[in-house]
Amino acid sequence: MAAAAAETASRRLGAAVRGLSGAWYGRHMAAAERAIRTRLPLVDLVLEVRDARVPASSAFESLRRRGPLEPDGRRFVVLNKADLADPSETEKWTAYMKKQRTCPCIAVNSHNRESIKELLNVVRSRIREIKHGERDCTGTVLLVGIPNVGKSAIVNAMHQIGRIGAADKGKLKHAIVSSHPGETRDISGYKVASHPNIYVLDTPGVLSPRFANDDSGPRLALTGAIKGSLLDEYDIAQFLLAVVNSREGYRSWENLNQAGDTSSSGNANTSRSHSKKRQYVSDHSQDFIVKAVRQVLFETISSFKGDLGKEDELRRLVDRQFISLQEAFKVSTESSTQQS
Ligand SMILES: Nc1nc2c(ncn2[C@@H]2O[C@H](COP(=O)(O)OP(=O)(O)OP(=O)(O)O)[C@@H](O)[C@H]2O)c(=O)[nH]1
Repeated sequence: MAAAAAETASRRLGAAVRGLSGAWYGRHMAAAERAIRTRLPLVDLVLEVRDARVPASSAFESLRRRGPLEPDGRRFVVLNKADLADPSETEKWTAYMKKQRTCPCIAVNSHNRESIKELLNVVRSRIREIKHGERDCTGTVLLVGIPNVGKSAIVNAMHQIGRIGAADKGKLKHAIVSSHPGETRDISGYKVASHPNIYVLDTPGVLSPRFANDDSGPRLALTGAIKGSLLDEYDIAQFLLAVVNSREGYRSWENLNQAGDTSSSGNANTSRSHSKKRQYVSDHSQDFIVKAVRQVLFETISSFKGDLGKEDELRRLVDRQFISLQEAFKVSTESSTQQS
């Protein structure tokens, strides 16, 4: 219950985040949107790729606001980057989509071979259904989504895994995969299967000029769909802290102190964190900055006595965390004074 109240408070704090101007929607996105729209009626299947960490905020709203996205309900939602998302949340999302009967949904990790094989199987069987079991037909799939959700990574993996014979002959193509949004500028086709022949069209990421929710902006900036520099970085950090403070995950950061560090661990409940100790041994993100940030956050949250379900209390904790982080990293407080 407390966590749910805190989540609501963090959402309200997110709603206060300013600076959502639509600056990411340029001429190239408008052109890509038009090009995608003209192809929609021509393809057999549409795979809408979303980021499994933010399935609602990463929905492909751009085309839906101008009419139905999929030809005759032939749409699949692919929740990519499932390796970075909370597995229980991903499970809830896939179950929710199934229950809504809006469209089928599959969670994948494009860096994982088995996961892509599963996606290929789903696509193959759906194309066979659409083509009434014809073996030598050709099926086309349009891969759409907002920027940086992993469309090109998915198409590369499907192309490589589905075309092992071509790989031997050095005939494979490569879509550009980048951690920066907006790298894909053109629509390109990749063969991913034979009997039936299936071609997947990779498309540029398109993001609506307006967000569906107030907190979509910071969520998309934090997951890399829009450049952080397009929003106010202070606002994004504020939103992230509100989310962290609203969840239980911080408790496991107490272990960081037992892994050879000298700072005190605070007074939080330790029962869950002990069981997660092993996880940190293989956590590649644990450079010293991440570790130091986690220590500061653990200490500030676990020593905070206020009610995190209340927006003003949550804000008080966030302000305190900014000061603690500035102290820990010996950052001048001048810039934050100018913000307020
Ligand atoms: N951890 C993880 N990273 C992924 C996954 N899929 C893609 N990525 C990473 O996400 C970033 C974006 O991937 P792209 O394939 O370029 O994304 P895109 O949707 O084609 O991007 P645009 O060109 O902006 O439309 C890259 O750094 C990928 O390595 C995944 O399943 N898991």
